[in-house]
Amino acid sequence: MTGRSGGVVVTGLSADLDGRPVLSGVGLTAAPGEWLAVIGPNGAGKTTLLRAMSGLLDVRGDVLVGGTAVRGLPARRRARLMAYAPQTPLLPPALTVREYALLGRTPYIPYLGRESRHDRDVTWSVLERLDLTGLATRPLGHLSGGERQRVVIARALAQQAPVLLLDEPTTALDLGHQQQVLELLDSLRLADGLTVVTTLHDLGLAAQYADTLLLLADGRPVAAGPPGDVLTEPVLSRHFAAHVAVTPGRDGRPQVHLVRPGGR
Ligand SMILES: Nc1ncnc2c1ncn2[C@@H]1O[C@H](COP(=O)(O)OP(=O)(O)OP(=O)(O)O)[C@@H](O)[C@H]1O
Repeated sequence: MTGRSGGVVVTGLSADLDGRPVLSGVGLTAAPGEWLAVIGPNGAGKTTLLRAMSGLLDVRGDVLVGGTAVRGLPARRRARLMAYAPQTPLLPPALTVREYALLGRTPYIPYLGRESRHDRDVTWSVLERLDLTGLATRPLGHLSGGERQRVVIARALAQQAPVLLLDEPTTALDLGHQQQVLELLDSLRLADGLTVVTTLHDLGLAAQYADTLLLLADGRPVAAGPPGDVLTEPVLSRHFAAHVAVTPGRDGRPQVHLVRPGGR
């Protein structure tokens, strides 16, 4: 998976849903090879931001990948620039794991054409890297939640776009598979310059893996920067209404702990 060129720049992104503003003036920049995590309390607009960036919502503002404006591009061209893995996609239950992951190659397959050997090879190597080859012929309806989540990520990776948007990629995964997926993303961004934008509820993982955090609250950006700048006790208690302690981890990145109110 080489030869990506990308980086994403978002400016002034605003969206209304049901006549209510859900995103207001959101901007972000992630260079090629950078990992940006979008954090924030429930309902802050994290999923909406990813959907808006991926072109699934009618929004105001600009989204550029490698300098190309993606809004308004035909879906196939957009899909070569940006891959999006939603948190809970609708999966056709009869499709096999391999068939579903191969759908990631759709932007490269000519109309009325068939997938090439290269498309099959790319898909298989992604399945291998996500430990999914043993499930290749299994229908999606027969998978566990965590297996389904990895298959959705596999489809997005098979797309080989320079920018990857992942909505809560680890929520259904056990510890080992969380680490496997996050380490794979980390190696792809370091080796190939893949730009990774994830939403992450787990602030510990966000601090460990992301270069930059963007904190949303009520659809607005309220803090952005390296984990140590964003994950501070005052910022977290204000925006998450939580009692927390933030301590430096072994690698110097912040660790966030919930503290029981009343000192129990
Ligand atoms: N289709 C929709 N129509 C109307 N309102 C919506 C729609 N989808 C989301 N919303 C609202 O937009 C706001 C932002 O939702 P969004 O799913 O982006 O939040 P989130 O930060 O991802 O939340 P969570 O952490 O709970 O997943 C919420 O108030 C939600 O109720």
